[in-house]
Amino acid sequence: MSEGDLVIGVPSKGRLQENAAEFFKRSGLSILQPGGARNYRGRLGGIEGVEVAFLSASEITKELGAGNIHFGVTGLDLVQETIPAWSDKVHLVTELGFGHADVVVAVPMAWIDVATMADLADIASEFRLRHGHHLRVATKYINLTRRFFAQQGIAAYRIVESLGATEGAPAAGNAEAIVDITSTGSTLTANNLKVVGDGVILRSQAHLVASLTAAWTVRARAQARAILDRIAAEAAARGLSEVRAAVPDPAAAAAIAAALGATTPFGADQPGPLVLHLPTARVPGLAAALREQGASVVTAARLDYVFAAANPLADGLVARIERATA
Ligand SMILES: Nc1ncnc2c1ncn2[C@@H]1O[C@H](COP(=O)(O)OP(=O)(O)OP(=O)(O)O)[C@@H](O)[C@H]1O
Ligand SMILES: O=P(O)(O)OC[C@H]1O[C@H](OP(=O)(O)OP(=O)(O)O)[C@H](O)[C@@H]1O
Ligand SMILES: [Mg+2]
Repeated sequence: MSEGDLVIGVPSKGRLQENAAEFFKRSGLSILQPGGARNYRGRLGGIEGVEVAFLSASEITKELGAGNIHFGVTGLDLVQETIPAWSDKVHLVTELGFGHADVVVAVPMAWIDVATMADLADIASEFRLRHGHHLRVATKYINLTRRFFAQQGIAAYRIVESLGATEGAPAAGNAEAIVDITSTGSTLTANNLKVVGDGVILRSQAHLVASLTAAWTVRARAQARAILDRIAAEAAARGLSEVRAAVPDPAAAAAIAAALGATTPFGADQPGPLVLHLPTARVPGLAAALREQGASVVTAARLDYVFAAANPLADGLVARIERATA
């Protein structure tokens, strides 16, 4: 690495580690850890000079906010919670399709009269009178909770900061409600808690995030463009299959395919079989339609990459960097 190189933060532990490593691999970006698994600095195979910093998702978020790394993989929940004025400080380059989890308000299942945030607001407004203290909400998402409760017009509550096992707080008598992240819901259920109907604060997933305050040297921008070319190609291909069939009337078949959500990346007037792209789940339906259109064989394969002349991810990032430094 030399001065001015791009630094990318990659989760080295926790929920996002495995999927993040697999995502880079899928994007044709191998992560090299020459110092062994205990060395917290690595390189990106194929792109000269890029430095990989192995950090936890929460550290990655902090370093993005501070401008100490250029790119990082982290959860949207952490970005919105941890970085003050996050939308001015970082750019969400792309969602990554893993690490899906919701930040939710949950209350004891026994609270049968609380189904909505309005119900919770009613309880909160009378809570102190009845119990001698404000309604307590245990969470580590202090900023997200404050913002959401304010939007809901709830002011009479107190946050109890929780650093772990938040779902246990109500049973332990430390809080009445909680705000935490959930994916399968099994931790909430195991603790006899339920999500308040309209109490989903944020639907989060892992994102590739760029810092707008990092040192965006000419070299780092070129490295970002090279990385994003591969990531954009992977993102454009994600969930898509390529279907091929020889049909007597390609234009008519393409029109029917379009109604099923397929595109013709090379047009419908090329010699050879008709080539179509569409979400993998819709392949069987398209295959049936193409055989009705006279195809004797239909092949389908999942797409790894769709490279295009334009690079919207890189263009979007550069526009934000230029606005931020103008
Ligand atoms: N149950 C879950 N299902 C899916 N994604 C989750 C889940 N829990 C957390 N995540 C996502 O992974 C991110 C990191 O969570 P993880 O548990 O790895 O670290 P953490 O809870 O911040 O703890 P620490 O940093 O102490 O290891 C979360 O911010 C969220 O975006
Ligand atoms: O809806 P579920 O699938 O049950 O997942 C929810 C749990 O997952 C996370 O904890 P994690 O296991 O990451 O442990 P942590 O509290 O140490 O972060 C989160 O804080 C919840 O406790
Ligand atoms: Mg966790």
